[in-house]
Amino acid sequence: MTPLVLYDTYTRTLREFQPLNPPEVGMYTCGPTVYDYAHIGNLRTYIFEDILKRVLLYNGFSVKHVMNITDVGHLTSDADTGEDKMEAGARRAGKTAWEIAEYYTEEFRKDLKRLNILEPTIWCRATDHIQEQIDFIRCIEEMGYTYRTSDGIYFDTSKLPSYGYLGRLDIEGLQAGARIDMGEKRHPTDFALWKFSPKDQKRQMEWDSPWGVGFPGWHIECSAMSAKYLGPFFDIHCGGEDHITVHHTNEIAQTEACYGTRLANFWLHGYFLQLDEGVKMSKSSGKFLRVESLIEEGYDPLAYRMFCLNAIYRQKLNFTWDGLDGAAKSLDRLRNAFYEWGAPGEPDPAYLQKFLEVINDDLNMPRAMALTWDLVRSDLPNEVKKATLLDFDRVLGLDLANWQPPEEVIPDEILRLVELRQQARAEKRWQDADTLRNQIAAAGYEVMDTPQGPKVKRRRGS
Ligand SMILES: Nc1ncnc2c1ncn2[C@@H]1O[C@H](COP(=O)(O)OP(=O)(O)OP(=O)(O)O)[C@@H](O)[C@H]1O
Ligand SMILES: [Zn+2]
Repeated sequence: MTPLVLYDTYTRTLREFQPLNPPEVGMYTCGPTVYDYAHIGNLRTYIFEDILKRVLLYNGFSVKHVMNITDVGHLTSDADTGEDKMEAGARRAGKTAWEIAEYYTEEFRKDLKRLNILEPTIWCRATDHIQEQIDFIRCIEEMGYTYRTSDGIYFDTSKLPSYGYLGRLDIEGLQAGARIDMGEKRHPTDFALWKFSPKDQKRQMEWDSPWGVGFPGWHIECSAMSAKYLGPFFDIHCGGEDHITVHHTNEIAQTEACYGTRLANFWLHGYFLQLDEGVKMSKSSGKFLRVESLIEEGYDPLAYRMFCLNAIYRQKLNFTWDGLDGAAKSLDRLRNAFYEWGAPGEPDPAYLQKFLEVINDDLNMPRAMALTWDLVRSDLPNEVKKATLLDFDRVLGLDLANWQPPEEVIPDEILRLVELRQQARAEKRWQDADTLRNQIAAAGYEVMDTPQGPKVKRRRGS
C-alpha cells in the first residue's frame, strides 16, 4: 500500500488522504467567472485540479467532481463594492449578461477539452441555483449571523470565533488597520450574502427574495451548490491560491454558520502563473495569454499542459516562451517515441510502483516526468515501455494514445510512380512493379500495400 499524501491548506500539513465514504471522493472546484475568456493562468489551476482528479482515479477511487460557473454576483472588488463583473463585461461586449455567460462558458469548455482536462461530473450555474442560495442565506440568518444594511444582507464575521482560520487572518490587525471606507459594514471582513439592486438602475440579473429584489453575493453559490451536490462536509475543495484568504474563508464561514462543518476535509490550492517575476497573470491587468494565443503562435495546447507538469503545483510558475518551447519539444520527443514503440505488451511493475510513489507524494509531477524520461531511456523492451507509459498517461493526460505523426506531403512525382506501380500490379507486370518500387525507394520513400490500397511515406533517415 502506498498512501496518498496531500498538502491540506486548512491544517498547513501533509496529510494522508482517505475518502469519507469510500470508494467515492466528493470534489468541488471553484469554476470560472464567465465575463471573459479564461487565461492560461486560470487554466494552470484547472490543470492542477485535473491532475489531482486523475491521481484519485489512479488510486482506484471514483470521483464525483462538481464545478460551478459563476455567472452572477462576482463584484470587481473583493470588498463587495464595485460593479458586477458580468454586467460590466456585458456592457463592454454590447450583449446581455446572459449571452456573454453562455458564450464564455462554451469557450471555457473548449479550453478544457484542448488541454485534455476531464469534464466534471456535474456543472452547476449560479443563476440556476438562486433558490438554494436564498435558502442557505435564510439558514445563516436563522442561526443569527446576519445583519442588514441599506445595500444588502451581510455576514457578521465577528460572531464566528473560527472565522479566518483557513487564511490565518489577523482579524484584530485587519480591524485596527481598516482605514478604507467600510460603508455600513460593521467589520472589514464582513461580506455580502445578498445585495439589493440599486434603486436608480435596473440590473439585467435580479431576483425576488425575502429581503428585497437583488442578487446573491459571490461566495454563497459555492456553499449552496456544494451542499446540494456533495453534502455539507465532503472530501476535497480546491481553487487558486487567491481564494485562500477571502473566497474560501467566506465559504467556510457560511457553511460553518449553517451546518457547523468546515465544508471540506481537505483544502488544496494551486499557485499562480506569473507573467514576470512577481506579477500574477490576470484579466483585470489586461496582460494575459489565452490557449488561443498559444495556438496562434503555432503551439499545441498540450505543450502548455507539459509546461505545467514540469512544475510543482504549490509553487508559483513564471511563464516564458522559451519554457513553452522546451515543453513543446519534449512533448514531441515523447509522442514520437511512444508512437514508434508499436503495440503495447505488459507494463513494468517496478516502474508502476515508482510512479505511484511520486504522484502520491503530493502530486509530484516533476518527479513523475523525470521517471517518464528514465523509462524512455531504459533498456526495457519497447512493448513494455509502451504499456508502462500508456498507464502513466492516465495521470499525465498527454493523450499519447491518440497522437499520430502529422500527415506528410508526398511530392507529385512520387505519387505518380506509386500510381504506375499500382497499374503494373493490376496488369500482373511484376517486374515493372518491382522496378517502380526501387525507383520510389531511391527517391527516399517507401510504399506499403494495405487492404485500403498503397500507403506511401518518407523512409526513416531519408
Ligand atoms: N495567474 C493565475 N494563476 C493560476 N490560477 C489563477 C490565476 N489567476 C486566477 N487563477 C485561478 O483561476 C480560477 C478562475 O478564476 P476566475 O475565473 O474567477 O478568474 P479571476 O480571478 O476573475 O481572474 P483574474 O484575477 O485574472 O481577473 C480560480 O481558481 C483562480 O484562483
Ligand atoms: Zn467557490
